[in-house]
Amino acid sequence: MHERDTIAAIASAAGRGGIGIVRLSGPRARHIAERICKRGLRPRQAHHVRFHDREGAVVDDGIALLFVAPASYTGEDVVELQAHGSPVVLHEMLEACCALGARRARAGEFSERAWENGRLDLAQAEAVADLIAAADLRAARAARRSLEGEFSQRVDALAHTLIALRVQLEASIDFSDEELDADGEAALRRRLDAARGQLAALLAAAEQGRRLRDGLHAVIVGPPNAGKSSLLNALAGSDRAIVTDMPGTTRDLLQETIRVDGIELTLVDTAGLREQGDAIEREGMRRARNELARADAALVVLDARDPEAGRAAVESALAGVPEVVWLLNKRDLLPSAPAAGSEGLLVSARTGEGLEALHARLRSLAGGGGEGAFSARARHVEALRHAHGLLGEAAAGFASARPELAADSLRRAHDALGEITGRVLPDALLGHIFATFCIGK
Ligand SMILES: Nc1nc2c(c(=O)[nH]1)N(C=O)[C@@H](CNc1ccc(C(=O)N[C@@H](CCC(=O)O)C(=O)O)cc1)CN2
Ligand SMILES: Nc1nc2c(ncn2[C@@H]2O[C@H](COP(=O)(O)OP(=O)(O)OP(=O)(O)O)[C@@H](O)[C@H]2O)c(=O)[nH]1
Ligand SMILES: [Mg+2]
Repeated sequence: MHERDTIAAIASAAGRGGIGIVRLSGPRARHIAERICKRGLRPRQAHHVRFHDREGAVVDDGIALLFVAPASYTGEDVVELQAHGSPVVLHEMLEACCALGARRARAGEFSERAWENGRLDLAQAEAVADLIAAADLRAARAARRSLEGEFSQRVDALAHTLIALRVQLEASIDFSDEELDADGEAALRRRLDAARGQLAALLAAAEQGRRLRDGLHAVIVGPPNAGKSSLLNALAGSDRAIVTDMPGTTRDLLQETIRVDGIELTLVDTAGLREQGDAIEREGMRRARNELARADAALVVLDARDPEAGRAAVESALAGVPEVVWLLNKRDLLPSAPAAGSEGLLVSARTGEGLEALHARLRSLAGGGGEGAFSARARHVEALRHAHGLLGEAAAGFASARPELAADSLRRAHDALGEITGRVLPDALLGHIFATFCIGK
């Protein structure tokens, strides 16, 4: 039988540190470590040892820790050699491991092995990387929850529900001479609807988790001269964008990242949308529309004095944008309190009036107060959305008395959920996911 190779890497961060760790995983990990330490290691016992280089000279002293398969992070034999955090020492120890038969680990390979050995599912492994990458405590907590399996468990529970539904449906197909009675049919439909509802809720939660990880991508749009660039400047707190009283000032996209309560918010200022315009402006509008297509939210800026002006040109570009915030800008130019019923937040990019309310709105869009949120990635959201669409198809198939279509949609929805946890997996996905991890993770 083919034996797996043994991998080694410096698991601590690059650079000098108090302590640095060389980690080994695989069938030869123990043997290699015992050669480097020149002594035997007992499982799960911290040994104070001397580490030896390729020539057999002492390079450092430190702690050696052996975990015997399967009770380790990777599920294989794992050894940690904890030395002083000197890059020179750690590199020499890594060389010694390789001279003794280990191979340098690729990025994410320890976690990949943990996944292969069933120690973590894919969403959990991704959460490990997200925890390490977390920019603030909230993102770290969300990643923790996914790492604990909160997200995976909800996905798995839904996947089980779908299997149960499919079994019921298939049974009704196999015994089609004994038509499902009306009660049975109503019960099945209820369960299908309930599953769709659960999936929609999970999708919303995952979307929030995704924003927590990736930040919110908000695009500022509106007719020329409404004050879009002024709003960007006001939110960013700097004169980032050129502002003039000439319509058509902004042509290119201008991006600025701000943080609202620890959440990263990417704001993109765009060219004013209108029917006419020169070639440059038209190109600017094309870019604005492209940007909207991948936005989480649109901030629509209208002139409060004449909100209807240019509204139609903007509205036509908003199709498919998940969240739209309507803003009535230049509130300071309104003679008095505006007529009630005007839709949208009244703000003034000039005086800053109303921006607090806008902040609050952005906070809630970005998943603010999102306690209970878990981290999720775009690929998870896509898989959930796909599964949700398929459940819609299943319901339609069921409604049109075509249970075999419904059963097939259920099977595909189940597979889409399986891609999240890695229980069902297109090959190309794996390498892609783990390649973005740190070395030694
Ligand atoms: N020194 C050290 N710290 C670390 C890690 C590590 O590998 N080494 N981790 C790595 O990323 C994280 C913790 N995750 C870990 C997960 C599982 C096991 C482990 O050995 N599990 C075995 C034994 C459990 C036990 O005896 O309690 C098991 O689950 O069977 C170790 C660390 C963060 N801190
Ligand atoms: N009084 C007042 N003037 C504003 C306000 N916001 C913007 N303006 C003015 O409106 C004019 C247009 O502002 P911009 O921010 O350049 O507008 P824009 O929407 O980016 O315009 P384009 O880039 O041409 O599409 C400038 O003269 C600003 O000073 C506001 O809240 N109050
Ligand atoms: Mg502008």
